[in-house]
Amino acid sequence: MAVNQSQLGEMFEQVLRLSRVDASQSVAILKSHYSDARTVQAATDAALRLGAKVYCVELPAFNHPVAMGNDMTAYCGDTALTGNTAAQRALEAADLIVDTMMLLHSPEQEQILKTGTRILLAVEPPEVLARMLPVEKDKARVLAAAAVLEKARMMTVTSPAGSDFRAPLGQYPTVTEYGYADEPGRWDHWPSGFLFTWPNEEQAEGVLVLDVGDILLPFKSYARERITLEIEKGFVTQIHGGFEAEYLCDYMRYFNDPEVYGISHIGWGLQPRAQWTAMGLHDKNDGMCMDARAFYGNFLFSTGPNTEVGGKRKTPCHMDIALRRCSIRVDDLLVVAEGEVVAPQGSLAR
Ligand SMILES: O=c1ccc(O)c[nH]1
Ligand SMILES: [Fe+2]
Repeated sequence: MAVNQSQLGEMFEQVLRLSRVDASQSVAILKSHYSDARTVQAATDAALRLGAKVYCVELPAFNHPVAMGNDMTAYCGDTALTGNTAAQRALEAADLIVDTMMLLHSPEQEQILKTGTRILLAVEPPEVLARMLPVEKDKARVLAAAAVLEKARMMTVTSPAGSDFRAPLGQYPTVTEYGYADEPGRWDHWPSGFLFTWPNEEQAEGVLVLDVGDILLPFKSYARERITLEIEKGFVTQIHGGFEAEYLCDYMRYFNDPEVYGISHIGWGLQPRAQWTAMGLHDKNDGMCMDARAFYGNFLFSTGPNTEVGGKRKTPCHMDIALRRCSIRVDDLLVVAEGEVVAPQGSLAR
């Protein structure tokens, strides 16, 4: 199906209004040649209709010779903005940046946010944006769960497939994503609806078993066989399985950087409109597959960078891996029971 330009404009108006855009605000539309032109136009028109002062910052695309594939999460850290201080200053001048080219996991994004500028990432296909148009109930659910996670000192994850993972917490903040950037210095991503934090450095440990149907990004693949990851002192030390384990090993080894094995953000999905099946209906080049990161009741874990929360691991290889049917405990509270969200009450969508 295809969203028409008028519908996309109305949706952007709703999301920018939720992001506190009004006549007092300046809005920068950040783009590159690969940005979705419909998205750029809709964001621009909507910001103008809300009375904001709008400008565009277009950056020549950046390609690192190591990067493979078109998914913007496949190579993190250096971006088209890296080293371009003039463009960064132009962006820091805005109250809100609509990012249609992807600054996520870059130090520059953190520097911009520290000035109080808000950033809303929007790089998914308009049809995916439409299916997960943010509503205030999404924010309420995610914040209810965040109130539990930000106090927690331990996350444990188990599954019928054999996962048994423990991550001491407290060193890093909780990050929420509910689809709009409504607070000074906030980054958010439309579409989303999940939350996460990072394990204390070098303390995560145990086993994570990717079962059939679990999702590996940026491969955009559903695992067809089990892959077992052994984690010691915050790093993946062993990867066992068949072809898919070998593929994952070979891909991570390709970056020739021991930091790619570090555990990155860990959390769970709270978006009932995100679907586990959606990835199978899209091409690999259709955005970054936020359905996989946000589907209700997933355990989302990742490897690689932790610069988003001031960590020193700026490695370019970032795997986002979404597991079904896990049980997630935050301290003694069971928040997800074999893939079903059970607590806190305010986070339930059904
Ligand atoms: O929204 C996102 C997207 C990618 C990622 O790694 C984290 N959050
Ligand atoms: Fe990630």
